Amino acid sequence: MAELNFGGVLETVVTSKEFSLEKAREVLKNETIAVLGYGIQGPGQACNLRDNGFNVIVGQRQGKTYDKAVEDGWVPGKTLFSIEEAADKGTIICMLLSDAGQIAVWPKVKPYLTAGKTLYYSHGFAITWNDRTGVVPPDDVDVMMVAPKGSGTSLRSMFLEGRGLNCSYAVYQDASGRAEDKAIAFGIGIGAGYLFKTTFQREATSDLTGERGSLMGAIEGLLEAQYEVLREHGHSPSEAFNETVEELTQSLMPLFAAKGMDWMYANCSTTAQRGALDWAPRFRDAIKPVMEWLYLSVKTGNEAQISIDSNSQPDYREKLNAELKAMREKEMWRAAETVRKLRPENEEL
Ligand SMILES: NC(=O)C1=CN([C@@H]2O[C@H](COP(=O)(O)OP(=O)(O)OC[C@H]3O[C@@H](n4cnc5c(N)ncnc54)[C@H](O)[C@@H]3O)[C@@H](O)[C@H]2O)C=CC1
Ligand SMILES: CC(=O)[C@](C)(O)C(=O)O
Ligand SMILES: [Mg+2]
Ligand SMILES: [Mg+2]
Repeated sequence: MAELNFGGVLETVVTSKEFSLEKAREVLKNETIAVLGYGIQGPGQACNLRDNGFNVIVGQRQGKTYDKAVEDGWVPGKTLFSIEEAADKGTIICMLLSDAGQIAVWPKVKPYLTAGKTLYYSHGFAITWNDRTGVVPPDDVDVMMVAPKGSGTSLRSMFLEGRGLNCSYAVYQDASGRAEDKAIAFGIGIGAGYLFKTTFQREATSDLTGERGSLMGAIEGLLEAQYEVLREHGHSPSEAFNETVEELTQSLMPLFAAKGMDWMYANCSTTAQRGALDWAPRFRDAIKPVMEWLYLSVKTGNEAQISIDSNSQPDYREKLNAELKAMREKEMWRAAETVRKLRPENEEL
C-alpha cells in the first residue's frame, strides 16, 4: 500500500505495482467467482476476470442479457447458469444485479451463502440501507466490495486498451480474516487502475450524490439551462449546442482532465478567464444549497427508497426507456447528432 498526498491529505491506496496480478491470482486461486447479473457491471467484471485467468461463472435469468452472455462466450451448463445454480457453485457470490433486483433475488441467494463463502458487491447500497433492502448476511461469510468509479462499459473498454479504471474497496464483514486481501485481489482482477479504501456507507452516499450531482443530474441540468437561455435569446441550435456542450467535451474538458482547472484557464483568452473567474463563485453559491439538499436526501435513505420503489416495478425498464427517448428527442440532443456527424473523424457517416 502506498501513502499518497491528495491535496494535503494523506491517504492509502493500492496499485497493481504493489499488488500484482500474480499475487491476486494466488489469493483467489481456490475460489469460484459467480457473477450474478449480466447488465452493465456484470459483463465488464466477468470478462476482465476471465481474461485475467480467474475461475469465473455467470448466473443470469433468461432474456436479452442471458443471450448477450452467450454471445460473450459464456457456455450454458458449463460457465453460464441460472442465478440459483451459479450461487450454489460459486464461493465468491457477486451481486451484480441492479440494486432493486438484488432485493428481489436475496431470499433465493441467501441459502447458498454457506460458511466460508464470500458475498461481493460493487455498491454499498444493499448493506447501507438494509433497513429497506432486507439484506442481512450470515455472520460466517466475508462481505466485501469493489466499486468501479465509472461505467462497466468503460471498465471493459479501458481494460482492452491496457488502461485501468479507479475503484474503491471496502470490507463490511471479515469472517475469514482474509477479506481485505480478497477484496484487493478482486479489484486487481477486474482491472482496477488503483484502489482506494472506503466503507459501504461512505461509498453508497458519495456514489448516489455524485451520479445525481456533477456526474449526471447536475451536469444535464446545467447544460440544458444554458442551451435554453441561448435559444430563447435567438441563437441557432448549432451555435447554442457548440457553445454549451461540444466545446466543453471536445476542447476544454480534456484540458482540465489532463492538467487541472487552472491549465484550462491558462489556455483560454484573458476575456474568458476574467469572466469565468467572476462567475464561478456565483454558480457555486447558487448550486451549493441544492447539493446540500441532495446530500441530505441521499443520507436519510430517501433517494435509495425512491430508487427501490421505481426500479422494483415490473415495467421499470419501459418507463426508463420512455424517459430516455424523451431526452434523445429534445432539440438540444437532436442538434447534437448533427454536430457529432460533422466532427472530422465522423465525416464519412
Ligand atoms: N452501471 C454501472 O456501470 C455501475 C454499477 N454499479 C453497481 O453495480 C451493480 C450492478 O449494476 P448494473 O450493472 O448497472 O445493473 P443492471 O441494471 O444493468 O442490471 C443487471 C442485471 O440484473 C438483472 N436483474 C434485474 N432485476 C432482476 C430480478 N428481479 N431478478 C433477476 N435478475 C434481475 C438484469 O437481468 C440484468 O442483467 C449495482 O449495485 C450498481 O449500483 C457500480 C458502478 C457502476
Ligand atoms: C457509473 C457509475 O459509477 C454510476 C454513475 O454511479 C452508476 O452507474 O451507478
Ligand atoms: Mg458510481
Ligand atoms: Mg452509482
